[in-house]
Amino acid sequence: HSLRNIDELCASIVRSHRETSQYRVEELQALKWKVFSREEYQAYQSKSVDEMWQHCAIRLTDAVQYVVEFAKHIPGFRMLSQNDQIALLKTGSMEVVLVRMSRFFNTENNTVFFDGKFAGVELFKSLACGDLITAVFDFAHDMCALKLTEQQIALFSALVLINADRPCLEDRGKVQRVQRSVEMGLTHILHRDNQDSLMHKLYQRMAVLRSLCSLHMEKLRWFSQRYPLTAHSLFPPLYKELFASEAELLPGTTH
Ligand SMILES: O=S(=O)(c1cccc(C(F)(F)F)c1)N1CCc2ccc(OCc3c(Cl)cncc3Cl)cc21
Repeated sequence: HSLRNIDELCASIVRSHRETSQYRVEELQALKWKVFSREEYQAYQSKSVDEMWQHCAIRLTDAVQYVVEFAKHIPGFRMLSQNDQIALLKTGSMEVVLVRMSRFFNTENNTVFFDGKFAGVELFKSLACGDLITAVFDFAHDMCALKLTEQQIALFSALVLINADRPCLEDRGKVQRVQRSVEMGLTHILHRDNQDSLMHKLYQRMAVLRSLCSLHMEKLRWFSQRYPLTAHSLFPPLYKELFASEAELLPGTTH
């Protein structure tokens, strides 16, 4: 890759990130101190488990749609086969959503943007998966500590998505080539920002993301058994396609 190509690659990934980021950081800075009242906390906490799960599943699916748009504009992603594109999104989209969530985190009062205001971890009590939520908040906090720029977040998000180690890829070699070009883009950006040391920290964060997502899948399996009706007929179809493993879908699927 000549430098020019790398610059073009970075520019298109940064542009795509900006155009598909659902909320701009400046917008949310303005909302930073718009927190939920005690009554609103109580309203969320008095929701039933399946109601709150459905509420979050809809918002997660919303956020994932923007990640799908982001992926489509990553140079090389569209050259991959449809199946490989879907395989990468199936395992990577939640991870990118969690990276993006860290942009909407207020480290001063440990709140995250949710439903138009900033919410603390206790607002999600009725999800009945405190360990997952705490881990999600801890991850967002740790990401904020790195003080990444939007450009660094854009390249990191692309690298989280284009991962040749994902399961069930048809053409691993091709994904590897795209992954390597994105890696060079991230290395280039970090070197330009004189922050080469961030690279290994970002690889450590990728390992944390994988554990967060397997915890989410574990909770989803628990939830689907406990509330089969909600999981099979009230969750957005895209959510089921991306997160429910085949086994979950079989019994409840009505053809
Ligand atoms: O709902 S969000 O606006 C949301 C926003 C902030 C914090 C949370 C939560 F919850 F992570 F603190 C939820 N949204 C957009 C980003 C996002 C990521 C995961 C998600 O849901 C996964 C999930 C979990 Cl982590 C636990 N139990 C059921 C589900 Cl489906 C939702 C979501």
